[in-house]
Amino acid sequence: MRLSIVIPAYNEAESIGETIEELVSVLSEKQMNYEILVVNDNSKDNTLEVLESLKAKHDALNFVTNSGPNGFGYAVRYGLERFSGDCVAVMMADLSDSPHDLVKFYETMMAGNYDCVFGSRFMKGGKTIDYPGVKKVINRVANAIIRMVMNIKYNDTTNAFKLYKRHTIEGVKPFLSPHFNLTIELPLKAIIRGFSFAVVPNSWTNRKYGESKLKIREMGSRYFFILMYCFIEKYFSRGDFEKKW
Ligand SMILES: Nc1nc2c(ncn2[C@@H]2O[C@H](COP(=O)(O)OP(=O)(O)O[C@H]3O[C@H](CO)[C@@H](O)[C@H](O)[C@@H]3O)[C@@H](O)[C@H]2O)c(=O)[nH]1
Repeated sequence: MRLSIVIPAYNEAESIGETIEELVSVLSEKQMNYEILVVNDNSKDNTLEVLESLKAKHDALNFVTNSGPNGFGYAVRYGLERFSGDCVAVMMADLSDSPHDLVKFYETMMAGNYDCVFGSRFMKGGKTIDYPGVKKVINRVANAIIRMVMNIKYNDTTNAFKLYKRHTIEGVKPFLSPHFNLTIELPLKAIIRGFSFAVVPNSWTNRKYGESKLKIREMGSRYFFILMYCFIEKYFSRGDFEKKW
């Protein structure tokens, strides 16, 4: 199965080079069939120049500048509308997600023929490195609320780094979230629409360079909106979790 990796990037000149080099090295060593699609939103730093020099070295790399509205969700959606693989992972440009975990996701998907593979930083074997305290607490609380509202056991919906088969991405459309809330929309819809998934431990490392673009206030209203949408959809599916679309 061909693997696509969609990477949203905004002002990541300091991290994107290392991110791509690490990814290419691990996936090539495993002799995987893959493409990397970086969606850049008119970054104000040298992200574009770094991408151009990386492209000269790596055929598997493609990048686009998202001409539509800007933001994390729009960038990821842009990539999810255009990837060419049989399965697709969403990964960050700031070295927070490990390419070795991606290989583990892929091998788990192959072994069990799952529709999706989700990582968890908070299960046995998972870990976070240098996670800012406040953010970690907010993440744990947000995940606990999501678990309670949706009545699911999976405890790391708020991490975007996950792997989906193409038909799963088709099955969770239309996308509703414009920003970081897309992170929870994809797995929650996949779960309530009956797609199979495996959960494996993964690591997450806080960025070494630059700063996070996710504002805490965003975790409120936008995440609440999509959580309520998913709750209502689940309620009207009468709990049978049958695929409706
Ligand atoms: N194209 C584009 N990319 C963006 C934008 N905003 C952020 N990104 C990219 O999205 C990735 C994550 O952005 P950060 O700003 O670093 O977010 P974070 O706080 O580290 O990550 C949080 O959100 C992630 C996504 O939901 C989570 O995966 C992570 O666990 C954490 O909650 C990075 O690759 C960053 O360049 C944007 O407006 N446009």
